[in-house]
Amino acid sequence: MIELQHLTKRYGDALAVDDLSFTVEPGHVTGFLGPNGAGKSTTMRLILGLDAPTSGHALVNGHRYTSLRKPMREVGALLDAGAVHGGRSAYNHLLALARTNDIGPARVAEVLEKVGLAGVARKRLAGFSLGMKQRLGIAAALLGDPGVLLFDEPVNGLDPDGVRWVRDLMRSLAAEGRTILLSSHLMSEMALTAERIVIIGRGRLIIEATVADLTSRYPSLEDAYMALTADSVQYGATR
Ligand SMILES: Nc1ncnc2c1ncn2[C@@H]1O[C@H](COP(=O)(O)OP(=O)(O)OP(=O)(O)O)[C@@H](O)[C@H]1O
Repeated sequence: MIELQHLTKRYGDALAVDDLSFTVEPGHVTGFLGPNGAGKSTTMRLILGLDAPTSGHALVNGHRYTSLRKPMREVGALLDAGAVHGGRSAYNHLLALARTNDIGPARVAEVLEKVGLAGVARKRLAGFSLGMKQRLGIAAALLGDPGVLLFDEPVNGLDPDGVRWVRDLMRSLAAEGRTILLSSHLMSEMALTAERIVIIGRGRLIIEATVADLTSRYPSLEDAYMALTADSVQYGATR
């Protein structure tokens, strides 16, 4: 479970996350939505201890990330698929991560198989496409077999086959009783993947609801999103 309690992050004069409180329950995929700059990635970084909150807390299974003894066994995350060393192979990249958490090489081989990269495990990451890097990032998140998983836009760069694969994977991970927080800007895909939705805008909570609730009140999840975030879009395009 993930619990946010009055989570706030200020960068200078800018409030990236503003008094945000919500809970992400196990057993569901929870979609995390909001316009560009709403604070989704910052919230995920705060949950993962990659940045410190200005005030408030983010708890994973009742503990702050920084107090987890074996963090990769409790929470896994894909934040930025491009943040890898191009000279390393996929296998060595995962093996280095595994070693820091007492995870053996057999698990590395297992997750490479699970994400469909076993055949290119020894190839240098510099030659990987964005979609292959997304798969590698998902493999890294799964390494410690954690009960809590965060994915920031995991379908970016994936082909239709990959998009469907991510959808099925997210749903099966949730069905195993894991807590899944998934951000994406693709509303139609989110409607097929998530059961619950959290929408934020300008760092603040707009709504926490089930997809079923939103689609019973609006023609589609996209219509619900558009209506609910109309006042929160910071970088609107001219039509
Ligand atoms: N390290 C930082 N220093 C200063 N400002 C930051 C920093 N990180 C994020 N911000 C600001 O915080 C706000 C929230 O950004 P964030 O990346 O969390 O939004 P997001 O919802 O993930 O956006 P997107 O959908 O575009 O990825 C933005 O205004 C951003 O410019």
